[in-house]
Amino acid sequence: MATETASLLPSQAFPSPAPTKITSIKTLAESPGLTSIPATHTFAPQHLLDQVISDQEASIPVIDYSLLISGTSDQRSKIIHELGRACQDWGFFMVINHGVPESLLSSIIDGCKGFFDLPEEEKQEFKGNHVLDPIRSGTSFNASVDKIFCWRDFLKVFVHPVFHSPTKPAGLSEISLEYSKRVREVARELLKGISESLGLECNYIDKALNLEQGKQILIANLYPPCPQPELAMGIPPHSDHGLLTLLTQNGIGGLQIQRNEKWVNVGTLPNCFLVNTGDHLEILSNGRYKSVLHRAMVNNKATRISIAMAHGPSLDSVVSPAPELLVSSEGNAAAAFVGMKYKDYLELQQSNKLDGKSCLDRVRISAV
Ligand SMILES: O=C(O)CCC(=O)C(=O)O
Ligand SMILES: [Fe+2]
Repeated sequence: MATETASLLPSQAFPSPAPTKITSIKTLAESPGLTSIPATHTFAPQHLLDQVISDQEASIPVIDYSLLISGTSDQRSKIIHELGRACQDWGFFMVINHGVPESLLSSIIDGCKGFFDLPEEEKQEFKGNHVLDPIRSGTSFNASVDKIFCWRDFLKVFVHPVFHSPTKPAGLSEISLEYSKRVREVARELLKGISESLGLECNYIDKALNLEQGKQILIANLYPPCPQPELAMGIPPHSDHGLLTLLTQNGIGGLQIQRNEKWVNVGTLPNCFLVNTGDHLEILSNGRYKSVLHRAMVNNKATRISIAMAHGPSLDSVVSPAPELLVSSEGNAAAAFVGMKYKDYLELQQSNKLDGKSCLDRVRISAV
């Protein structure tokens, strides 16, 4: 009767005989009578390990995009200064008055929900085989290497410079095309302001990293209700590979960012973008603007959907610290990163399990 004690473990309470065959967390979460999560999805209890504070206490920076685009020159300078401070002190900010219609934000969330609601066999058509395939869907982050699976299903689509989209559900492709275009414009304008905040010419990043051909990836995340949210993880701590990620969500919170060794709960202001700086901004700025660690937590009540739009250099850009930032009045600073082609970086990051900033550490030149 060797299984007698084991039958008390959460893994044994799992109703399906083969947890490794899970193709979607949605199906698992919807299995009747699910009261505990399988061992395959069990992380250490985060609520005991980490200190979490709420955004009210933390006062996350808010950037008024309309002032960047059509403010007076004084207002624009002030916003650029605020952008710089937000990148330097937080690596994270909320963007309001961005001009993307609220109806488009809800349409893209509904469209992606429609994708997750497709029958499993239909989603499988868009599974993809390689991490650089333009359309991929699945569960966890990278189920072939993850040791513990995330409480998450995803759809990842390359939407620029060549636009791709799953052919189902009807209407998703049109909405995604429009959404991608509008969000890309906002990201490029923010990157102009960020260039200036670094003391560089406004188009510096746009030109140096060939953003006309920049890689833009739509990442839709589905986090269904979880019976033991304190033991599960939507996405474990990581930084994003690109320059800037613009996130929108369906009104259900779950994103946390790391600041001063604590986790800050990010709330859910309607009609705003949550923006975080990525590894390639850290590389380009030679460490002045660090990519921010973040993670997604889950809850036991409501399904959360988030749409992250990642904006990176063109795939063939070799990114290294801007030479202009290595010269200062105090003399020359050493480059903190070796150059790497963005395509190689992306492949490396997506092929491994998510592990904090371990990918960035591979191009970091450690001080001797
Ligand atoms: O769902 C979220 O809030 C975060 C998603 C995320 O970090 C990502 O897709 O890279
Ligand atoms: Fe992320």
